[in-house]
Amino acid sequence: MSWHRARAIAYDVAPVLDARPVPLTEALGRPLAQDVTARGDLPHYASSAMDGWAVAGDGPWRICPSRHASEPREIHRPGPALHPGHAAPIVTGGAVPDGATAVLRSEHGRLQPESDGAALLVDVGPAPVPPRAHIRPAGEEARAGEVLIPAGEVLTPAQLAVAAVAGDDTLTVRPYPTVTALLTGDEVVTAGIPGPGQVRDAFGPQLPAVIQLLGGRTTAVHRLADDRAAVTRALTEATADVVVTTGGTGRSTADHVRAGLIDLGAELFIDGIDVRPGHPAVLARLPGGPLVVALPGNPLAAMLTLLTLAAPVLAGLLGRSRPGTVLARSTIDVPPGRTNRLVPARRESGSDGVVPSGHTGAGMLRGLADADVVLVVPARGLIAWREAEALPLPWRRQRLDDEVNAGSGTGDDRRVSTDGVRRAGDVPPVDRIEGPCL
Ligand SMILES: Nc1nc2c(c(=O)[nH]1)N[C@H]1C(S)=C(S)[C@@H](COP(=O)(O)OP(=O)(O)OC[C@H]3O[C@@H](n4cnc5c(N)ncnc54)[C@H](O)[C@@H]3O)O[C@H]1N2
Ligand code: MOO
Repeated sequence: MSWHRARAIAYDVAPVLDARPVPLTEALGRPLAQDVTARGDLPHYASSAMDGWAVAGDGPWRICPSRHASEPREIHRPGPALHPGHAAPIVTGGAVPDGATAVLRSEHGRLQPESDGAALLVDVGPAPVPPRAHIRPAGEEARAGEVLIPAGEVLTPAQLAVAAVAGDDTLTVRPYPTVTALLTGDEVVTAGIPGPGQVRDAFGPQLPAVIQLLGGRTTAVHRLADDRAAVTRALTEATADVVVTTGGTGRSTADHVRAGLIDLGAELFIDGIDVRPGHPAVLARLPGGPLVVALPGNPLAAMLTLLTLAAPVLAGLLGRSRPGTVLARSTIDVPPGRTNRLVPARRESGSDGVVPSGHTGAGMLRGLADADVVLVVPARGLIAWREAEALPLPWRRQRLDDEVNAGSGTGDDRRVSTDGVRRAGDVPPVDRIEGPCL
């Protein structure tokens, strides 16, 4: 089966998991299953964008002490309506009282005590405060009923904040597909330097992390001996949405994954892919149970098969779109081969091309660790600088982000000029006017 066909099948056989509501804090990174809509106007009341005074009509304005919030914690609540020629202290975010026509920022106002205990507020700004100045109208961000986040979005921190501001406590999302990892191999050791005939486990340190980057959650990792009964039992007991096995896909006396699947009556959707490395891969479904992605034991073959098959399986379960490929250009010719190949490649500094990594034997991992993408090389090979298909590496996203951030460092250093802003140093704090008011 061709590599492209295998990926298409892996996506198509994965049914979208049922959506359910989860607390907002657990929704990060999950696909939203229902639109988030504004239940009311956002913001839901007109508020001040500055500390200062809400003013009605033209100044100067009279301020009555009874206008002040009696409790500091009520300072954001709306006060009584203002009549023209009156003002009331207001803080940033405070509700603008009815009748207010603008907010005069504190730097632009000067208070003069009146004999009756009130105060006269004078506009000393560079220009008279215009109507609606510094008032954030209700509904300026969204109107009631407006779609704020469409279903299907993979939720970001900023979107969670939008949902919170809209008043949502839960969001209906697809659950993370759960994954059980079954790592086979009598020769595999998990610590220290392996002896002759042993290998140090290459999957424990990376498989759950890559599965997480692909949208799944590894809920169990079991290590199995190369024993048919043990493999069959572990497959039977797995309760996750997906089982990922490593090793044992061959046909030797030590390989039991395929036989175990057949013993259990599994439906084999894929049994071998025309690609190197990774050709013995299997994709199956246990009767009434999970999908099984069987990765070859050779470490590079396994990880490239994970990207080939598990990525579309998890995308399908999550209700995400079919994972695609990206375009890349190799800076050198890749010679023809006997079959299609997956070739890790790294970006060549100073060019927008990529160069195939070294150390990409099926049992190696240095080439992948060094890579930025994986070239999908047809049997005919690649001609230098011609566009070629490539698989993105999920863990390289962060590196790209880091580079973008590093490149735009001057943005944070910008300083807003304060030249020309007149400061009224003698303005008393806005909540400190006391005395009777007629
Ligand atoms: N006669 C044939 N032999 C092989 C063929 C073939 O077509 N005909 N294909 C080769 C290819 S390609 C691959 S890939 C492997 C697939 O083998 P298995 O999936 O059965 O995997 P194992 O035999 O269990 O292991 C292969 C290799 O990987 C090492 N391994 C296994 N687990 C780990 C681990 N957790 N960490 C690090 N390394 C691991 C294992 O020690 C073996 O060296 O079959 C070829 N043979
Ligand atoms: O094709 Mo195997 O899967 O090369 O290592």
